[in-house]
Formats: sequence, C-alpha cells, structure tokens
Amino acid sequence: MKAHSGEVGVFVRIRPTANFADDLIECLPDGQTVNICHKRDSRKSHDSKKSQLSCWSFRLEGVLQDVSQEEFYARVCRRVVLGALDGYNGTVMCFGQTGAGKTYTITGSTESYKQRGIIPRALQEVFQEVEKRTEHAFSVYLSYLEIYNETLVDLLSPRRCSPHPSPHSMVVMEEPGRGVFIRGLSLHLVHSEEEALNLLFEGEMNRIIGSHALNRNSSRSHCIFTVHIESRSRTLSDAKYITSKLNLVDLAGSERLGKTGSEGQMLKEAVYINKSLSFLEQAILALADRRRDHVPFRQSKLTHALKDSLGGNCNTVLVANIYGEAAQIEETLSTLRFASRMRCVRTDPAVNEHMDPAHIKKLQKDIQRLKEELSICNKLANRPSISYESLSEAQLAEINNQVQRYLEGSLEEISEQELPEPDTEKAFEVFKVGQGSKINCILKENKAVLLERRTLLRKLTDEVNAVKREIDCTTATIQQHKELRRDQGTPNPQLQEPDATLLKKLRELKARYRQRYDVLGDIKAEVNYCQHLVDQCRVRLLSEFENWYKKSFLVPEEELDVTTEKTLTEVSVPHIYNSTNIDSVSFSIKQIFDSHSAASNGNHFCLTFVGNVATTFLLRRY
Ligand SMILES: Nc1ncnc2c1ncn2[C@@H]1O[C@H](COP(=O)(O)OP(=O)(O)OP(=O)(O)O)[C@@H](O)[C@H]1O
Repeated sequence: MKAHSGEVGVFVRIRPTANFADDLIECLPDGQTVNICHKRDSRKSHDSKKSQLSCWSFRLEGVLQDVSQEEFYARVCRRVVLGALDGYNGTVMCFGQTGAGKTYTITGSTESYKQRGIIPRALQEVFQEVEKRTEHAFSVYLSYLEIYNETLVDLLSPRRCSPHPSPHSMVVMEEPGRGVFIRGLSLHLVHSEEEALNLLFEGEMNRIIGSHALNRNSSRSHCIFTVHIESRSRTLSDAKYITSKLNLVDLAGSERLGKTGSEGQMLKEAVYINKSLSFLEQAILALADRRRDHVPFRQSKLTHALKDSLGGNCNTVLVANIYGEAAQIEETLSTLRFASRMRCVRTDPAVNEHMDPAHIKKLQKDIQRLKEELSICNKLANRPSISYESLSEAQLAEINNQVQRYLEGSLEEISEQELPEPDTEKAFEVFKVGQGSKINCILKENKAVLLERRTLLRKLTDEVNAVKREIDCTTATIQQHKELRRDQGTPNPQLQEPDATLLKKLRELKARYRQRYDVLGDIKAEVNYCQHLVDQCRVRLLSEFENWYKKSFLVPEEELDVTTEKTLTEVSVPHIYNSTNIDSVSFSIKQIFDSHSAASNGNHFCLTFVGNVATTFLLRRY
C-alpha cells in the first residue's frame, strides 16, 4: 500500500432509524457532504414558539448511509489494515454520541456473521495477507486496553482471575524508537484468525464481567484493540525488520450532562468521558494548527495512549457515528464539528523500519564462517587465493584503465585474475620478475599471440561480412532487374547483358566469401587454442605464485632452521624475512645488494642474481 500523505480520513456513518430527520439532515448526492439545519428557540423573541433556523454544511471524505458492514470495511478500513501489513501504523477510531453505532461499527453485532464489524474483518484480512505474503515472516500480537474513569484496564490480562488484579500497575510510556506503549499491558502472540477471534471474544467477555462486578456501564469506557505486526523478509537475510500498530478504537459516547440528567456513578462516568473527549478535541485542535509546537497529549490517559496514533506518521481514520433523529440533532452537530476539526490534522505515514543488533551480529558471524569455508574450498580446488574484500583505489583505477583500453580496442580482455589482493600485490610483482619469470614470459608471449590472432580474426570477420553484404546487394539488384523485365514483357530475361556481368560478379563474390570463410574458421580455432594456452599459463602462474607466497611468507618461524651450515638451500628472500612487509624486504635486499654479502642472525648469505635483473634475487645459505 502507498502511504496516503495528507489529512486524516474522516467518514460519517449514519445509524439507520425509522424516524430519520429528513427536514434537518440532508446528505448530498456527492456522497461527501452533509447539511444540518437546526431550529433553536429564539431567546430574543417574546414568542416562545418562534425559533431560529441555522444551517451548517460539512464536507468529509465520505458520508455513508445504509451501507453494509462489508462495504463500510472495504471503503473505510481496508487500506489502513493493508498499510499496517506494510509497516505503517494505522488507527480507526469511532466517535459519536451514545447509541450512535460506534460499537456496532468497531466490533459489530453478535447476532449475525454478516454484521461483524471492523475488528473481526481486520483480523481476517491480516491473516489472509500473512498467508499470501510468503516472502515475509509475520508475527502478530494482540492487546486490548480499556480506559475507564482514567484507569487503565487490561482486558486480556492473564492476572484477571487473580483476586487482587492491580489496574494501577499499567502506565503509558514513551521510548525513542519504540514510540508510545502501555507498560504492563499484556501482548498475545496469535497464529491464526481463529486464535485472534478467541482473544477478542475473551476481551469482550472480560469487559462485560468487569463492568458487572464493579457495577459500571460497559459502554462508558474507551476501548483500544491493537494488532501489533512485525515482519521480516524471508528472502533477504538483512537485519531490517518492520513493525506496525493497528489501533481500533471504540470511544465512549459523548453526551450532554444536562440532557441525561445523570447523577451519582453515572454522572461521574459522564464527567470523565466528557473530560477525556474534550482533551482529545484539544489535542486535535493543536495537531491541526501547524503553528503550535506543543500538543497536550498528557492531559488524559486516552490522548497519551493515542499520542502516536492521531495523525503524524500514522494512517488515521475517524468515523463520526451519528444518530439521525431530530431529538439527537445537537449531538449530531457537535459530532460533525469534531469530525471537521479532525480533517485538518495532517498525516505523513512512514514505514517503521528497525535494525536488529542481534541479527547483525549473527550475520557477521555467518560472513566470517562462509569466508573460511570459501577459503578452504579454494584451497582444495587449487585455486589461487581470491579476494572477497572490496577493491582498493589502486585496483579500481586498474580496472577502469583496463575497461577504457578494452573499449578503445587496445586490450583484448579484461583480466580480473591479474588483480591480486592488496597485500600480495607487491609480492606478485616480485614473483613475476623472479621465480615466476619463466612462466610469466610464456604467458606474455601467449597473450601477444592471442592478441595478434584476435586482431586478425576481427579483420577477417569484417571482410567476410562486407563480402556477404555485397552478395546480398548484388542478388537484390539481379532480382529487381528480373522483375522489371517481367513487368515490361521483355523475352528471355536471363540473357540480358547487364545481368550477365552481375551474375559473374556474384559468382566471384561467392568464391571469395567461401575462401575467406574457411580462413576465418582456421583463425577462430587458433584463437580458441591460444585462449586455452593463456588460461593455462595464467592458472599456472597464479598457483606457482601461491605456493611461493605461502613458502615465503606463511611458513612458521620455528620451521626456519638457518643454522645448519651444511645444507645448501635456495630460498627466496621473503622466506628469510618471514612475515615481514615486502617494502622492508626490498629495503633490506638493497642493503645486501650494496655489499654483495650479508650476515644476518649470525648466518652467512650470498646474494645471487637471476638473469640480469637486479631486483631478482636469491639468497643461498650455508
Ligand atoms: N449501521 C447500523 N446498522 C444497524 N444497526 C445499527 C447500526 N448502527 C447501530 N446500530 C444498532 O444501534 C444500537 C446502538 O449501537 P451501538 O451500541 O453500536 O452504539 P454505541 O455508539 O456504541 O453506543 P455506546 O456509546 O453507548 O456504546 C445497537 O443495537 C446497534 O446494533
């Protein structure tokens, strides 16, 4: 799903009633506008029967009247649910007066499957998607929070059965990287729609039982059902994973205190509800006002718990439930005012991506192990040591140079194998002019022959292609002549003079083509053979270098017995300077070279030149 950057999606849902106030509520055919007319008693008028008519127009994302639960879910919630599976936080929140249909919308009617609400449909969709999206491994957790009179209640708490459940142990917390969460609220891992629905029913049941036990009205609380989703790629073994929260919120009904005539417990409940809804409204006003940099989220448990679920990086949808009877017109009006304010809240949904440090460590270990395995495989396959490290600047420059020359045509092939590891680069140069000089010379010669043969091959190919083009052209001309004469009705077209010349030319061209083609075949075979020789030489050069390098640099110190005077062994210089950097070897050799004899560790060495190259040296020890 694409992030819907913009404003909060605000929808109006009208509860069906036989007494719909047609004269006061008008839903326009655009499906987005609802007009409300309200007759108020005129205070100024002495005649109490006289009343003033005021009208308001509200334009929202959608006004839904007489829509089924299925259609409502599809139009309003599906995108938010799918977004949550892609890593976007989502909130669907129902607001409205008591009895306007919030619970019906969020949970649905228990009477029929068809009338199930947003939560069961969202759970079904989540698990259907989890099945479909096989390239990701999903973990789904559920939590169910109730806020009653500023007290947090865990509707799925495993400790609910305890005789002293402690509702005060839960606290709304905020942590960088984790956002807002409720410390102490239980999270339940679910693997299927069925498991998830069982938890939903359990939570509903706990809500009813709790309200009976504590003598309170179950619909006088706010409820937040949250689906926590975590997903990791099964195909990419990266340490990234995404998380999201899908909050499905059933707010307590808003109502006027005076209207209900509540007292006692009911009055207390109504005061708490109105307070928290008014704080919600204040938070929304602050969110909608871009000049404000402080939003008073902490004024109530509800706003604090919903801090990162109202606008911001969240896909937020508000459902304003209204009851379209004339007696409820004031509540309808206030619900729609709240809804239109919510429309001004901006959202900028973003995927919640995280890095897993434990996974990074595991990947580092895997890389190390794989490198070791690879190195063993290379050794067993007698392959020269291959570097899997990123290339040095010098190597990159060399590759660029080779590519450039290849494109210009002065280089026949780009040779990756000739780029040894940075540590061994200098050693390789020494080896090529020293012990490996013979095979290196052969390689160079073979390469030169290969280059020359390839150039010839290219020349011949061009020639053969040119002859072929000429043949095609001559054939086409002869054909054109034939057709022209046939159209003109000229007798015996084959014997025309111009054609005889063309046919002769065609015969000559074909003969040349055959001859050149045969030569081309021979040259191709030669190129293949030379290529084979070059490859062989290259492998030999590199494997000999590897052996030399191992002997020279990697032989353990204790194996170096230079005290036996009798043995006459030829050792290359780096062997003596075991594990010494090649620069210091070159420097030391220069010193030895100056004196033509050297004493090191009490042993005598004699410097020998191989060929005429001063940089090629062997030490003879006695
Ligand atoms: N769209 C609808 N279609 C059919 N019946 C509905 C619809 N909306 C609400 N009702 C019915 O209206 C009654 C009141 O709805 P509901 O309990 O959902 O209201 P509420 O806003 O949650 O109230 P409260 O704030 O008291 O919890 C229920 O019997 C419900 O089945």
